[in-house]
Amino acid sequence: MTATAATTAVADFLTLNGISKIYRTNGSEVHAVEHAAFTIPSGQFVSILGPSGCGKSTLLSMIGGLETPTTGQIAIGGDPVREPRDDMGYVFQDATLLPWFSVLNNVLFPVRLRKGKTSAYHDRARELLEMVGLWEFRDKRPDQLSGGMRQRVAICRALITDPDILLMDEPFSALDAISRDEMNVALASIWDRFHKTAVFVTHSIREAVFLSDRILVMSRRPSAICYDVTVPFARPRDAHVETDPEFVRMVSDLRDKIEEGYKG
Ligand SMILES: Nc1ncnc2c1ncn2[C@@H]1O[C@H](COP(=O)(O)OP(=O)(O)OP(=O)(O)O)[C@@H](O)[C@H]1O
Repeated sequence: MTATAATTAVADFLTLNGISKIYRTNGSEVHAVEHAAFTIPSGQFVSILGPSGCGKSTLLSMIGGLETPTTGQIAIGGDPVREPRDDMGYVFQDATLLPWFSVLNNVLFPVRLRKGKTSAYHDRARELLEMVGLWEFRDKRPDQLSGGMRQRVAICRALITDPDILLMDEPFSALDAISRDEMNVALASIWDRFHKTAVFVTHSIREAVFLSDRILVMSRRPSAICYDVTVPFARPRDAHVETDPEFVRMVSDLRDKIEEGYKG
């Protein structure tokens, strides 16, 4: 069974109640999300899967306070989410590093933004960069790194201020298959070390099963959560888990659920 359910976990750390989102542009409406409701305990790694355009990024943006729900409430630790919060870390598809800053200064950038003392975070930056194998690249600029290395820097940057929750929107989708597998292993070991509450949007079923404690599947628009499943594999996980017949069965089952969700 999963080793993630820490005994101190708060059962309803992140709560979504009756969430819907309608985009109104030029007189037309897009019902991006309809009636999403779920809770995530602290320390759980949750992936969101679903057909293209079903509203996964919209849901993540609302959790992150970047979009406002049309109806419903989102709360973290009981506090309503109304805007981006300091206790959240974000990783997007594009690493969006500052090109004129070194790797180390990119990782420390959120501290600067909050007018903190970067020297106080130096040891943490070192620990994070060592975990992802980039400490020796700390003085390089982003254009001297591969795409996978840039995403590793982005993950370190998201974790530098020790946020309670990590939001990731298809962070590895632009990487080649080998880099993506490496990133999955790197993220799994980071998660094993820090046990952050994580919400991860991906198109890759295999990636979701490998990384997650739990997977939510969204149906096509107007979308709701149509399937909510626990991932039963022990941690720490390595690539061998993917050959487990239960893993293969779960990937196949989720593919069926997404196809059903597609048909509506
Ligand atoms: N800012 C916006 N204004 C208007 N419509 C939007 C906006 N953002 C997203 N949409 C629409 O909302 C729907 C859901 O988009 P969203 O990006 O959340 O889906 P997704 O599941 O993340 O897609 P994909 O899997 O292709 O990345 C789509 O029809 C999209 O065109």
